[in-house]
Amino acid sequence: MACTAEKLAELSLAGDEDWAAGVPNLQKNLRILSAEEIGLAKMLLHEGQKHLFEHWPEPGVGDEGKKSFFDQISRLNSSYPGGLVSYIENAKRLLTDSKAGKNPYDGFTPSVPSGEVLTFADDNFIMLEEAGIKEARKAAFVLVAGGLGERLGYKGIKLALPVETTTGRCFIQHYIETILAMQEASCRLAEGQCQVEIPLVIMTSDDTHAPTLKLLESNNYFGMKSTQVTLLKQEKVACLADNDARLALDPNDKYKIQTKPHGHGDVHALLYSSGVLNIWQRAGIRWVLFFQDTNGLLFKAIPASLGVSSTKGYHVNSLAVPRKAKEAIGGITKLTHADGRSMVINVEYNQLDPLLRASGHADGDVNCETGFSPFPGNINQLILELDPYIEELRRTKGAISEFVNPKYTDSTKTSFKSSTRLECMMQDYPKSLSPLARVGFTVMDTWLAYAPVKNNPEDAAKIPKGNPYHSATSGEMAIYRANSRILKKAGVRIADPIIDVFNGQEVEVWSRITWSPKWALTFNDVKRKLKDECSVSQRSTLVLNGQNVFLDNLSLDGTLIVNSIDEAEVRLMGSVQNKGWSLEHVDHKDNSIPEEIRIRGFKIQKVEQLELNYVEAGNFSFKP
Ligand SMILES: O=c1ccn([C@@H]2O[C@H](COP(=O)(O)OP(=O)(O)O[C@H]3O[C@H](CO)[C@H](O)[C@H](O)[C@H]3O)[C@@H](O)[C@H]2O)c(=O)[nH]1
Repeated sequence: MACTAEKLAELSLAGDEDWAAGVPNLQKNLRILSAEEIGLAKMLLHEGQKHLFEHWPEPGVGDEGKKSFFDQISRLNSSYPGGLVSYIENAKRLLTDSKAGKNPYDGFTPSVPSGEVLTFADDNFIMLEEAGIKEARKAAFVLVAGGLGERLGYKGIKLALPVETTTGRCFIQHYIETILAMQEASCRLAEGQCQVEIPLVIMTSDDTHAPTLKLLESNNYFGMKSTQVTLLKQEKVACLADNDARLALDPNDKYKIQTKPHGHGDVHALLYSSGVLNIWQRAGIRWVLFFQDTNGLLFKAIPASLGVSSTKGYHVNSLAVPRKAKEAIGGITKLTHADGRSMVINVEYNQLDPLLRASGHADGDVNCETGFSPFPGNINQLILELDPYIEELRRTKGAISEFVNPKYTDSTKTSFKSSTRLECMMQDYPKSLSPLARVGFTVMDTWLAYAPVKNNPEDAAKIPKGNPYHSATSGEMAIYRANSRILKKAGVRIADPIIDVFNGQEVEVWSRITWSPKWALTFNDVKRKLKDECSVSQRSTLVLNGQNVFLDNLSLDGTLIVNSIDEAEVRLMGSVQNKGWSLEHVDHKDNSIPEEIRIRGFKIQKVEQLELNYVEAGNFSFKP
């Protein structure tokens, strides 16, 4: 039952005058409540929530608090598919299962699914990248960015963190500029008229909404039209105090329910209820691409994986990378039920080990002979085909299978250490799909596709060597490594990396090479920009910021920065040598250094560089 305003008013008028008799402190206050509030109160009593009113004083005392209590209840009711009744009923069921130790995958046997495994730069990869760029004009992007990033502990929003500190471009800037470059490249490929604006939705939360909006507004949406960007704010859900799903009151405010985030799975209900999906459908959009807040490599994997979706006709395509056992990313798993049902789904990292142990794999989540878990690691980049997605959401209203993770005080599992809540994950969307849905996945190399920034320096330093740190240090180094490897594959002589330790993490340090998305989106773009033999030394920094910059027999040992407008065609030739930029070690505890720098463990010392700026149209050659 979804408790709409009409339904609540109806409830309030329904006979049975004594409905509040069991809660005298509520009954005394009925005369100050509106019809809608009475409807909500009835619903709460019906759902076993009378404790919420037991401390209420006489009418006239704390009436404002009572009103704000119902305002909050009304918000909690309307922001959950099916309303608070459904929330509480779902919570009771999941808490009972959790107490009984019921395995959500009971009856299912896990096995390794088969999917598309891509090899960077081979003919198939190049073909898929071209197909993906062509499809991009029919894509919409959805960035889930409501998370607080508790594990990273950074004070600001993660979208404002620099992807790398050579240019200092932040995550949201990088994402927007790449989407704009894809929009332009895709339109170029479409013969005839093409005036597409690829839409971007950003899911925020109370924790991230205001700073995200401020970041966008104060930077002119990083070049995107403000009308192209839609912010959808997710609401938190009510906390649960005990196994009977009694809602938890805030210890500091007896008229307030404690709330916590419901998880990134909210994105589906929000997209559905906001109506944007229908707008997109009418505009001819075919693909919805979901992504997370801090993966600076992600867009290197997007063209080819969108190509996979379009050539394979996948309704759901999850991006994956080889996974190290116990790594904090879910495993993509085929689950086959005793009754014959089967699905390919993400099994979250904390559930994979118990599931494997319970189904005859005594060692649980371990690496196989390849040195990796046999289950590909889900990086939570999903590509959904819009038409079947809308059809499914019309059925489910965007509700996603939920879970609860209470921390019990002891083995009797009768009370919790602190209140809990229901949670949901966006990658669980395929769980409710019919077996006929075409659900697939695409595996790419980690160095190309996945380098999130999730862990603070202390925790990252504790991660055993060889396992990914997922820190600001590794996230930035991964950008340089990927760009160096891509150029190397395209024929540039790139020096081998050195090993260094920053904030207790041992990493490979490659030449600091970065390019703007306009310079290259695909491997073919990169190859087109390289003429004749080029080389870059390990201590070098190269920043390419412009659409038509060509490296032609360039040899770099130092720092070279090139900025050029689209109408300028620039050829870089000869040998550039200077003192360049070096990496200076800094400690993450050194408060004299800005937080976004010290969490990396290094800062860039800009000693000497050559900076070239081309601001007029024309053909230019540079040779020192
Ligand atoms: O209520 C929330 C919680 C999170 N997020 C957003 O969701 C994304 C993912 O959040 P986390 O980084 O905290 O996610 P986890 O590391 O817990 O795990 C998720 O990301 C991993 C890959 O990075 C794996 O794919 C894993 O299976 C998946 O659940 C972030 O962009 C975050 O901002 C929200 O929008 N709202």
